[in-house]
Amino acid sequence: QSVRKSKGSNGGTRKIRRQHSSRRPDSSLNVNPSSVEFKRIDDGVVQYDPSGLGFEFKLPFQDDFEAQHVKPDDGSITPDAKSKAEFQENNPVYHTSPNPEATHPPSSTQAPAYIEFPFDAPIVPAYFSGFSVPKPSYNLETPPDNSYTTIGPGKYNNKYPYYCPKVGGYESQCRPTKDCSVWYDLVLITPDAACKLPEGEPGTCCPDLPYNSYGESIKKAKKNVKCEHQCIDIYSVNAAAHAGQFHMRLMDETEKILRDKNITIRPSSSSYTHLLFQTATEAEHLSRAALTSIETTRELGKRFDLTPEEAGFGLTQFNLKDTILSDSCPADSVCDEKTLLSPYRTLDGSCNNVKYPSWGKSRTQFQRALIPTYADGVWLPRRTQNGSELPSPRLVSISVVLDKSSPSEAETTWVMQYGQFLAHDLALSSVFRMNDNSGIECCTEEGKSLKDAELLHPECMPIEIPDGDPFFSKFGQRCMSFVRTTPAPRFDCSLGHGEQMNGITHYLDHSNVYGSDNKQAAALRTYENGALKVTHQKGHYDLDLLPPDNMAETNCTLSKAISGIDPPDNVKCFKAGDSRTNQSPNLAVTQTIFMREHNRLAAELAYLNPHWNDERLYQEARRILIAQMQHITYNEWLPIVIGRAKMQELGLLPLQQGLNEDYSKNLNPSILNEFATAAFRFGHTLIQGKQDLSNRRRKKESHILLRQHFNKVQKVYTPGNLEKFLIGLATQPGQDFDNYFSKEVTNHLFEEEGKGFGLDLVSLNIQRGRDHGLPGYNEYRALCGIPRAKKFSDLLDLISPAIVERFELLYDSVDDIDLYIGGVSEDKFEGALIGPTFQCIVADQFLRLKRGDRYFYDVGGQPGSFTEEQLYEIRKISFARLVCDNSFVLYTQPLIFKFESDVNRVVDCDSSSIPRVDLLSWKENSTKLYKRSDISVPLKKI
Ligand code: HEM
Ligand SMILES: [Ca+2]
Repeated sequence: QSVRKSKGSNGGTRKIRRQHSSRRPDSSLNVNPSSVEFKRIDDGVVQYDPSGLGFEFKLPFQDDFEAQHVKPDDGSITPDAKSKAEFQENNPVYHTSPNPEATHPPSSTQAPAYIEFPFDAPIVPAYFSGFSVPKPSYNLETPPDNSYTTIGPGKYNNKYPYYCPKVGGYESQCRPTKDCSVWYDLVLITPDAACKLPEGEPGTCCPDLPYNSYGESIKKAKKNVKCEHQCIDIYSVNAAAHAGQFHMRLMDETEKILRDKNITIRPSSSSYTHLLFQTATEAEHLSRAALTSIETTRELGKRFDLTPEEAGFGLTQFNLKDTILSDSCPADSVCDEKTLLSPYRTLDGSCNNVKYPSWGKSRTQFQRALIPTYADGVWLPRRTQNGSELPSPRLVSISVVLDKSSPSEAETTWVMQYGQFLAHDLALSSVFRMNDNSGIECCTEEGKSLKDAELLHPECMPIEIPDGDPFFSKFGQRCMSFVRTTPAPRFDCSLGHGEQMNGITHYLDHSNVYGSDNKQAAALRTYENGALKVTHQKGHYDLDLLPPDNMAETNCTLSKAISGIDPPDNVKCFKAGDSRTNQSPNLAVTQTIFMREHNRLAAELAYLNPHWNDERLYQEARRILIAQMQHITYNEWLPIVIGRAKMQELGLLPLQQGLNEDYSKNLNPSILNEFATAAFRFGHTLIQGKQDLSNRRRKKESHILLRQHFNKVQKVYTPGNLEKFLIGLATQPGQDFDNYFSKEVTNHLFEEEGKGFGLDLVSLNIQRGRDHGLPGYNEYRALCGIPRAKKFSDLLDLISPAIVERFELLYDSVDDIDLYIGGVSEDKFEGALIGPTFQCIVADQFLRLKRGDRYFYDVGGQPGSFTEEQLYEIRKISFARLVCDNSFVLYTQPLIFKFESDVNRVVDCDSSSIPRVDLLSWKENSTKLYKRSDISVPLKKI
């Protein structure tokens, strides 16, 4: 790895080698840790400390920036003398101190570049409180004089020939840094890769995006089992269906007894908070119908002594439509012509696929990459290969997972936070509730198992806490409550094994902002000027917050013991499109940014098109917001998570220009059960237990301890805090992907104040996998083309010896290892954030979300397609721009998922280093700003 060693060594600087577990090869890191310098921060001296560890952080080669620019050391490209002289003249060398004060003229004599709250400077973003028409940001008469806007992609350098070195062996050009996100690992190790954009603002040298290959999605496994029992006819099925219905009545009876005996969850307990995020009332009748079908299948299995396979797969030959349960089949989505030809998605995701209109719709089943392994073939959780109990998930958790900090070398906490936000757009597995909507409790109040089997709700799967648990034993806890996920009717409404229900739209469509059906969406709209509802912060110069959730089942205020003040009256839980919005302050902050951006877009569109009505403004703003988020996801976020090579292999790289023709009407976009229940939960290892609040100087001011802020969003209300959270997310290193998890989520998840303990997220994830019938880790290795392990030592190719040893002690067979724990124990795949098995599942899902979405942002030839001009604008978006435009954050690094560095330096939010999306091409009847020839530059193939 060709990382330049830093030449500069000043007084107090000393090299500190970060601790790495032996199984993490340094070669997988973007920056060689041995050449990263840390300087201790002296008390009282304002220093920049993105590590949050009390060290000034310096990337290698920052000191010799000047030397690099004057004397390129890559002999392969020697610019001619003239252009080199021009280059030097036009390129005043930046001072590359990591202290942003140096980048933005500091000094005690000048006015401070950073304004603390309460500020007095007139910093008013285009969108400001309420729905007032924004300050015009366009000159409608003449095209904007912005060379970046008008020259078109692939021509960044035409006006300003800038010397750029080869990056990764390819010719490169100077571009806004967000256009180099895919190449960032190479850019970071290429000397001279920092450059200046035509406007003189910092940019980054990198190559054009490579052509996408067209990788195929995983071939889904199917099982065709013929049920040999000829005697099963429709009469037998109907008889079993009666038994299925009887089971449901029995369950109602049990629930009555439980309520009489007061075995329900206590408000404010951990289980209660867990449940809050999973309200499922609307879906209740669907899941009851699905459970009746499952119980019917089980009953047939018992009556005819079927093998698990015959019951789970063979009985799929019977369709409920032909039985007394025909009413329980959900009606097919009806898509009229207007809906099918609409440029806007439906709110519940239906009618996206013309042939299968229910694909991706909210409250439909997850699909599976592999057929399930329920113990009875139908619904009972997985057991070991030889039919015995699997080890307790908590035992697995305490044996394999460590509470250690391993800060990321390159990524900020935004990678985690954006990931959670995405997860909440894609999957919501709701758990069973009692028929009066109260929560189900699966343990005694003292944390013991419910001895009396009659008192255990049939959909409980409590997690046994081992005797001598290093943490929970201190509190005498032996039982962690766990309620099963509700099922959905199967796509074809057949009998057969259970399928879990996704409560939200499967598409990447901002259902977390807008809701997953018309009713939820309506409750979030003002029906004026296309805007979403807000909480207007009276008396502050602050931007709007999310609207209050007046139906909240709990309150989101902090106790006086924690905040020092009485819970303020104005602090309410927030309401947005997803029920988990209040889960942590940083999640609520993220949701706020997108809500504000919607309203900002709607206001700008109203300015450009005063004749558009509320509906048009809402839908157009929604369409643009979704497109922006999809672009950010595939351009900035996903390349970090699955790596550039995988992106290219599967055809997931964003296009630099033109329209995408990859839409595949036969590809089911639905979320894979394995993705929701295991692979995409990789993000849980990235969670920071202490989340920073940092000021405008990007200096940490304070932090919150996660356990005190689950479902408490009071801090977000304090003026200025939203910005502090945003800057904290952009400066604090994320945690690395590994088997280290913060104890805030392994011991204190949703902790009730004063109790001292909460739930364990790792245990929940493992148990959820068993609940959903996911096969073991080894099956997924095979699915993903990794050799199936025959014995434990075969796992050493991807998993460290220490963990393999633990697995051997925990599990009888290598085939028993749970997917979640196996996946998080893998070494990272080279160039990716996660290990190869999770990478394979996550990549496959994002392929489906792109190629199986008729409304994907860059797809051409569809009613929802943008014009090339509009698409050209959308491609300018970056997450940094969204943060800048929708908060009072004034400075940021353009690639906000990555640390500030020489090629990603902190700039003013006004800087063209963070390009803006110009909405002029959404103005109806506007004079065309672009010539077609401008935007169809042929791409070089590399
Ligand atoms: C503060 C941070 C986070 C907390 C407290 C948290 C907590 C949780 C909890 C309690 C569940 C449900 C567990 C269960 O009962 O099965 C869950 C599910 C999930 N989480 Fe997280 N999570 C966080 C961050 C993330 C991140 C960063 C990602 C991904 C990058 C992620 C992805 C998921 C997914 C995909 C699910 C399953 C969703 C479903 O199907 O219901 N989470 N999380
Ligand atoms: Ca969605």
